[in-house]
Amino acid sequence: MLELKNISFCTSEKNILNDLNYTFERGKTYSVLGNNGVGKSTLAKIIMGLNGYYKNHKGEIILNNEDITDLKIDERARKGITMAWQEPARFKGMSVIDYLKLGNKNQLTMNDMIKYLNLVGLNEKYLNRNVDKTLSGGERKRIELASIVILKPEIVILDEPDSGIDMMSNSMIDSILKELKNNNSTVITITHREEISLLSDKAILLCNGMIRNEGTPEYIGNIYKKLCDFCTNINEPAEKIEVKKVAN
Ligand SMILES: Nc1ncnc2c1ncn2[C@@H]1O[C@H](COP(=O)(O)OP(=O)(O)OP(=O)(O)O)[C@@H](O)[C@H]1O
Repeated sequence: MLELKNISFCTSEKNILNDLNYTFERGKTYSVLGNNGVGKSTLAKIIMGLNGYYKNHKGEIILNNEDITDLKIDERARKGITMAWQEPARFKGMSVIDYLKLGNKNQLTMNDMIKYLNLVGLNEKYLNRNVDKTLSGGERKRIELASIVILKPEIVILDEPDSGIDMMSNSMIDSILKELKNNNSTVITITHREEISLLSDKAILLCNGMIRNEGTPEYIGNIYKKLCDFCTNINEPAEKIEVKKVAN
């Protein structure tokens, strides 16, 4: 269980997150939905404990009743918090096999690796490729998603899992989420696409650094369509936005 308590983050210019409170339950899938610039990635960086974020926010982060607010990114990683970045990293000289084995050195068979590559829409020919610039961004992203499934993380944040991936269908993302859920991972998917948010158990709508609404993905998707598609208040100070206009 991951609890966010009174999380705020501001730069010298503006408040990016405003007093966020939320509890993510173990083994459930969540979507964080919101327009560009509402604070989705900032929230992810704070949960991950990135430099420049983990000491500079207000509020507490509690993982399974343990306060991890002061832990750095590597210490949080050891506790099972991980993330698939919008822009996946390159690892010069590292083969896909070695990269996938980083998550599970001892028990991972070749057949397993092929199964997880297939899950993300790649075939076994990729095993001997290197995770470097010779792979396209979309291919690296798929391989990163496969590695995360293999890792069986406690908490995983998927930042725009479909961005830059032409052929990744919603059903493929759904299969990845189901595989993570089967492993009892808590999944937080950041997206601004309603179709993607519909694949989660629960959804949160962020607006100007605040949780605007939470509920079923269908309910949140509806509000998102009504309010956010035509929003002209993006990046306005919070107090200028009337946030409670739409009823159930
Ligand atoms: N270090 C920073 N310094 C100044 N402003 C920042 C910083 N980090 C983020 N911002 C601003 O805070 C706001 C929220 O940024 P964030 O990246 O969290 O948004 P987002 O919801 O993930 O957007 P997108 O959907 O475009 O990725 C944006 O207006 C951004 O320009």
